[in-house]
Amino acid sequence: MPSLEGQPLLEVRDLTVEYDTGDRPVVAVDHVDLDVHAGEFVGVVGESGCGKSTLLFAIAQLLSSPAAITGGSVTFQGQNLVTMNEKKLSALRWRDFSVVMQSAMNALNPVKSIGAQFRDTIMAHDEPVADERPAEVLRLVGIDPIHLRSYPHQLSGGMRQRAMIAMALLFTPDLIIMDEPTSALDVVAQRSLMVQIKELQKQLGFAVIFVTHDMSLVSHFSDKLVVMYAGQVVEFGDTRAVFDHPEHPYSAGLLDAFPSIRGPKVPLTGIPGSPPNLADPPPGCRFQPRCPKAFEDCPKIAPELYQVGAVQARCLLHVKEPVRERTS
Ligand SMILES: Nc1ncnc2c1ncn2[C@@H]1O[C@H](COP(=O)(O)OP(=O)(O)OP(=O)(O)O)[C@@H](O)[C@H]1O
Repeated sequence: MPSLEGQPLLEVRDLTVEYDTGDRPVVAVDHVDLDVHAGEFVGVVGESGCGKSTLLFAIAQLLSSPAAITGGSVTFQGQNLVTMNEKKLSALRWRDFSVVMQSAMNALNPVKSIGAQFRDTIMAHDEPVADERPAEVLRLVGIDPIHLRSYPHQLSGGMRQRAMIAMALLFTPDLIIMDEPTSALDVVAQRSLMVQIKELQKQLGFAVIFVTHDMSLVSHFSDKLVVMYAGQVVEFGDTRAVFDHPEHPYSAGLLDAFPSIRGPKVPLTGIPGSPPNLADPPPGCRFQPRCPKAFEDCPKIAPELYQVGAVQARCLLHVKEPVRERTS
């Protein structure tokens, strides 16, 4: 389905996800806003446990107990997925958006051939797909279609991830959601898969939301960057702008914690301390206990996202009109 004229393909508003732990809920995604336009590659970065995977699962409506969306909306092609019933969601999944997880070994069925799994996915939809499509998508990701007869364990890790991406492309969806799809691969296989994803994206025009720990991957491949900290978006903007001039001290720390591949050798400083417990985050700005630039207001006032030049940053150093007034 084409995206509505002028509208983002995906519009996440005020999205909140809680894990019910029986005690205080863990708020893993806290009032997140995110726009993804057709054909855009959006990277999502942040330390382990900041809510990246939970956000992706919430967007795809794949959360299971004890996690639940407790507020907000996920509007995809003009329809709110949060209130959509499972039947309609199943019709959209694979056809209009697909999800590629960290480990294809877990996502693929070990007792079915790749071809049988492709057929199952096609059969689950009313949409007709040409007989040669499974072979075509395997070729697109650089796998010989002979492997339609192979079982997942007969493929290398890189090939399995490619096969998952091929499956995600069966219906040429408008959006592919990827949760660290290359993290289980060695560096060389990782690079070549990323280059291939990017080429396919240019060729077929789908949008990507891509979660990773790897700042060098996003610096090369994503158009927009979302930096998450403790369940919140703390910075958002064009990847180049964030890399050239991070406006949130956390983004700056994250960049300083990664070696530059091409730039001059500089000592890696990292970020002292560790992320907060999301069941009981610190008052005011969540990053203030670790922030080198914290001042007296930071533990008292919870910052909104503020427009700072080309980017948005959740930091009291940049207080002005918030990007969006909160509705809750
Ligand atoms: N079943 C659960 N019950 C309670 N809390 C949970 C549960 N699963 C995840 N969480 C918490 O939710 C938060 C977000 O987790 P999530 O896996 O989304 O983070 P992440 O940024 O994707 O981490 P990683 O990069 O390690 O995959 C974490 O603080 C985690 O402890």
